[in-house]
Amino acid sequence: MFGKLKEKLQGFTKSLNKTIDEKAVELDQPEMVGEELLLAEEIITDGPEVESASEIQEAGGEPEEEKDEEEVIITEETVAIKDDNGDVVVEEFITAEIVKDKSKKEKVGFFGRAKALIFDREVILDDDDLEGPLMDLQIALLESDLALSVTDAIVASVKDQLSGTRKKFGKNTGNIVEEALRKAILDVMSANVFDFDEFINSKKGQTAHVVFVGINGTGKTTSIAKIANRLQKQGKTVTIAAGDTFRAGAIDQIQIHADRLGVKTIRHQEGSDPAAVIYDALQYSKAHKIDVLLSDTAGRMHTNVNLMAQLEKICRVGMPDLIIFVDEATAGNDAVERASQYADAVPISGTILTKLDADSKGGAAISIAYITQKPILFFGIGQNYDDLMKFDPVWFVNKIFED
Ligand SMILES: Nc1nc2c(ncn2[C@@H]2O[C@H](COP(=O)(O)OP(=O)(O)OP(=O)(O)O)[C@@H](O)[C@H]2O)c(=O)[nH]1
Repeated sequence: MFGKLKEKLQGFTKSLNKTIDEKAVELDQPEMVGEELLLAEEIITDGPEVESASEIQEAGGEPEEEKDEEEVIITEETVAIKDDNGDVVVEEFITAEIVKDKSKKEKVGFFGRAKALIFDREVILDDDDLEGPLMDLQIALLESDLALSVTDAIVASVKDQLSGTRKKFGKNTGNIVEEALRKAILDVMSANVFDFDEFINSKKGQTAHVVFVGINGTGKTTSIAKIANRLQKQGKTVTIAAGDTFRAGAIDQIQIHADRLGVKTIRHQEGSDPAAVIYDALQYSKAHKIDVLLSDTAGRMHTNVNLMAQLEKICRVGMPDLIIFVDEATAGNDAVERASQYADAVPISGTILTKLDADSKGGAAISIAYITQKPILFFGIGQNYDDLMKFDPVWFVNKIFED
């Protein structure tokens, strides 16, 4: 599942890891160690700056006199740099020249401080480091069916999180990059999230009305049957409104599902006003204290102005508690455009993405959640009634990053 997106995101984390590791190697040059130690020497000196004996000699000074005042000790120690698990990542053999100024306090704990410096050696990520990998990330996301505006938002979030990040030498960089990406995607997927079951339960004593909308053939009718099956298993009573009066055979199709599940269907003639069917179904459901009414609607292209106006009327007359947009996970960027136009026409509460069992890149789920600013509620994962999976943003993000 989501193989392509997974592969692309792994490519990005690897590429950024490489950039950071290369930077870390630069910092790990022997000259740098020497400089750091010299710096350490300066830091630990109390009082005026102390030059090493060799430096005084090179400068043509008179080390002999100084030597009475100073004692030069050459020390050697192996410093081990460990990762978070305590495993040794790098061992460095350090030769240090400690200048003891007898007139001053003895400089104790040099190696402790030197070690601290070495242990604290960090790579600080700046915008230049991130520029190339973030461009790769944007392309990877676009290739995984994410809409441009969504990729912009994710890239900006990752940049914001990583820029200025201090990466401790020896720490697994992959985690830093992956965590930033996970957070960026999780933020998108968690927008206005609500629990479908809790919402239905909260309507206790009243009929919860759910209308399903979307273009032709995306799986609205099948999803209604799956939801009916799910609600029944939770002990809820359900009715179905055969609101697709447009397509020949649609009323019978939903009736067949309803009969299989033992659910009452409210139906009118083919070609009749769908708003009237749905209104009648709502009155029936309320009168019979039915827990949930699920209303089918005809599939319509988001570009068809008249049919979209009709959908607005259905939603006005039917007074739904929830309007669920149904589309296919495999549709990619087309689904994003449709979601956007449907959300403009009617107040969508959330989305069911069907056919996730077919080859889907995963990008549509992220894009639709971002574009509509409404959660994905369920995934359709097959043609059977039980092939409906409740959406969980954390599960989704884990799935994208699992090995
Ligand atoms: N593999 C798979 N097929 C699905 C899934 N959901 C629906 N389908 C199939 O998709 C086809 C269309 O599903 P419908 O439920 O008839 O779609 P619809 O949106 O009601 O279609 P219209 O009535 O034309 O608007 C059917 O063959 C379903 O079995 C799914 O999650 N996975």
